Amino acid sequence: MLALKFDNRFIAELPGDPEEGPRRRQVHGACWSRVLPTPVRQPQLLAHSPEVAALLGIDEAAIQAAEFAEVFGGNRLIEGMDPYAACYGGHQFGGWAGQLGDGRAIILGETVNAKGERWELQLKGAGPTPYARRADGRAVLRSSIREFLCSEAMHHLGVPTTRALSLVATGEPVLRDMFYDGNPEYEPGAVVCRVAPSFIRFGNFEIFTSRNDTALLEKLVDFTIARDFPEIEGDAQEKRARWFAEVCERTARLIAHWMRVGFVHGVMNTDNMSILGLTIDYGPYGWIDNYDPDWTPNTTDAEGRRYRFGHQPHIAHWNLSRLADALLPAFPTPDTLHHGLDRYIDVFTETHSAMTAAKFGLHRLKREDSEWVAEAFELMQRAEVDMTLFFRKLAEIDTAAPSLAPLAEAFYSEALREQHRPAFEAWLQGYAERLRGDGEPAEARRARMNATNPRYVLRNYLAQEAIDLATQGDLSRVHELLDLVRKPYDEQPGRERFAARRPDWARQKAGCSMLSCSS
Ligand SMILES: Nc1ncnc2c1ncn2[C@@H]1O[C@H](COP(=O)(O)OP(=O)(O)OP(=O)(O)O)[C@@H](O)[C@H]1O
Ligand SMILES: [Mg+2]
Repeated sequence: MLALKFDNRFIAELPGDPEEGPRRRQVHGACWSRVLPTPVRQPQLLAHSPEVAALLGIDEAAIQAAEFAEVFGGNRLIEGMDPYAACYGGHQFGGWAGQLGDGRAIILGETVNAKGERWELQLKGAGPTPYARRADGRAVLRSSIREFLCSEAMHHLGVPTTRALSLVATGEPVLRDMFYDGNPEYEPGAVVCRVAPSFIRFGNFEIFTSRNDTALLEKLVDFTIARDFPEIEGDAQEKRARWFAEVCERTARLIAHWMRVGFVHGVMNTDNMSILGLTIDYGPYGWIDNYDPDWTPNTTDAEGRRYRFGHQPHIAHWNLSRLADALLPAFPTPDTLHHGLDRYIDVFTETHSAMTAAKFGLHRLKREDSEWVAEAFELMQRAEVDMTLFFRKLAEIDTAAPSLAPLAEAFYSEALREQHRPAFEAWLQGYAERLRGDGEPAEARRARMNATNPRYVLRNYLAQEAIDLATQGDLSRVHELLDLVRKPYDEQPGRERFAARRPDWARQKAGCSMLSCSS
């Protein structure tokens, strides 16, 4: 039997909307609206994360019981659950979008595990809420598989993220115009149960300032600090200052991790930025195959490329600046907020530099290293070299006699490889010399490199293959990938194929190179 302890502080301590239910509306003076998940025809558990279940104290027998799929498909509540949707706004693609809110996400409650840790349980795709605007509140299987697998993959890569407990098929079709070309089609629906200590986003604060509701803004700020940042000390104003700096620092570390593993979020709107510095909202995200800082996976962003890989550090700062604007009424002067934004730059620079050093097998980068580091990335881009394979294979370079051979499989085009061979070989000579100067034994260096440069990432085409099979009723690949991503830094004999560079067929295929927001 599923038994969890709940302590729903968000709704106990913050004001709610007096109206209940999903009638679409603007909600004023409230942080949340009570709304129940809409039951689905035939909830069926397709996959679950054993690590997240263990975290929550849910045992295997409870997972296999029919009740589990019913609860996490949205058909049944257990004692202590008190579902609601949160009110938030956001800046989307650079402009203020007004009220957004959890349009299809419903929080079931805050569960407290045996260790006293607090975890919010949130269903995504559980039916409409007051914030659903004109949409249906549902999610399709393909996007739910992507969210489920990638949340867990990111966690195991060491990237801060929301987690995923379960993937439940609804047995109901969902109508989506995947290519935005006026040809909508029915697709299978699903619900993912996401898990995080807090789902509060930058947009939860922005909405109140946009409505001049300073009292509620301050209430939410102090609540967030008390519940989600209990380690912060000081008087009320000191706490707020330290908290904003902490949010900036966490965001800096988050983005540095994305850059380290080659993750492109795809839709870094302020409503998709977690106050805890977690990766949140796995929509049109993608992974860098051939290194290209200008690449964005999101078809909606293809024109302006606002959310391209190389622009993410800048966008995070822009988003934090919008958060700072929103927080201004809660601070006596803007200075503290400026200080926080500076912390973002300092911490990002430091962390990114340390991670880049580790990727190249060094303890730290010296000022004079910046030139050859930049050259490596330029060469990778020009010669169309796979980022993940390049760094992984770089560990195998023999510093006494460096050659391009260990890197061969990282190249997408033989012609480009041959064209850039002389430049690469010259670069490798300099790199090997730098490593020799460091004097570290090769074994130690390799071990460090392989702990920061993943062997397996959830390449877009891998997720798409699993989706294609799942759509035909075969979940085996979803399960295999879930198992694969649990040890992304280990060689997994027999699974080399999942480390291979993107095949040619995937270069332009929907879901593999470009993704629409339709989900
Ligand atoms: N099918 C849908 N039904 C209702 N609301 C939706 C739907 N799709 C998106 N929205 C809402 O549109 C806004 C922006 O969507 P976005 O794609 O960022 O979020 P999302 O993928 O639904 O969810 P999240 O950020 O919770 O992961 C959000 O307010 C979201 O809840
Ligand atoms: Mg979102």
